[in-house]
Amino acid sequence: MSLLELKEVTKTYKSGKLAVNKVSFNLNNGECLGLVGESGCGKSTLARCIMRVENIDKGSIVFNGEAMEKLSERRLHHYRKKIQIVFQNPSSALNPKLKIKDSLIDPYDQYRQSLNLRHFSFHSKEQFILQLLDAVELPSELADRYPHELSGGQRQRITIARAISIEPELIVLDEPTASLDVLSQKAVLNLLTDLRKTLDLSYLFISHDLAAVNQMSQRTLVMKSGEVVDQFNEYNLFSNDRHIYTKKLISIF
Ligand SMILES: Nc1ncnc2c1ncn2[C@@H]1O[C@H](COP(=O)(O)OP(=O)(O)OP(=O)(O)O)[C@@H](O)[C@H]1O
Repeated sequence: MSLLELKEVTKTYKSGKLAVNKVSFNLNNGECLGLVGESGCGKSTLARCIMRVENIDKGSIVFNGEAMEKLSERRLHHYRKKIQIVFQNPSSALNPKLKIKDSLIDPYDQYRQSLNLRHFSFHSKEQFILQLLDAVELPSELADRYPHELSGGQRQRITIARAISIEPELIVLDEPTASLDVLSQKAVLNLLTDLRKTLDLSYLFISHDLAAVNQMSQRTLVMKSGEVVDQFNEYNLFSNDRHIYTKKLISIF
């Protein structure tokens, strides 16, 4: 069943730049859908439209059967709880003045009235934080540190822990490993794959790294100049039918 459905989504910035042009796709429950394309092709704009940080000009974004552009403020709050985002740079996503434990509890505090947790349980703040750190394979002593006292890979695990803390249905991963070294990249991708299975998550995995996208995703969309120009799965990436632009991406890796 479709969790997220985009129908001819179009976004033009005030500058006149057409960043996303009639993009349509479905993302199924439990799926990791890849979105790959070169810098500036519109991937992050599309992510921001799905998060409703940007409004779309035309088309429709349907989540769990509801068209999000028509949602009231109250429904929008519910929608934001169901879709979380993890960005490329964990340093800018974490408040440098907050200890890790306070950053981790923040999404829970924001949505606590309407949460119905299935995988985590909240008996005390301390116990909840420990569960989250454990889920992202970090030691408990990090709870009392500040973000600058962690490595880049550890910081990204904290932003992932924040995203999963309120048990969303979908996580938009916007280049989640781009700022990490190769070993940390691999470890974070493995962690994300495990979490998707154990927490019944779905992902939109955005990257310019074709190898990472192909490792993570069941299907991948190829975006160029604001449009989706191709789509492949793990079996037909190297088929002759691929769009000429996909072949170019393959030749780079
Ligand atoms: N706020 C904005 N105002 C005007 N134009 C913008 C804005 N944000 C992005 N753009 C332009 O829209 C296009 C798509 O940008 P976007 O950031 O979505 O691309 P991207 O594929 O995510 O790139 P990258 O991989 O480098 O992050 C680019 O030409 C960019 O310059």
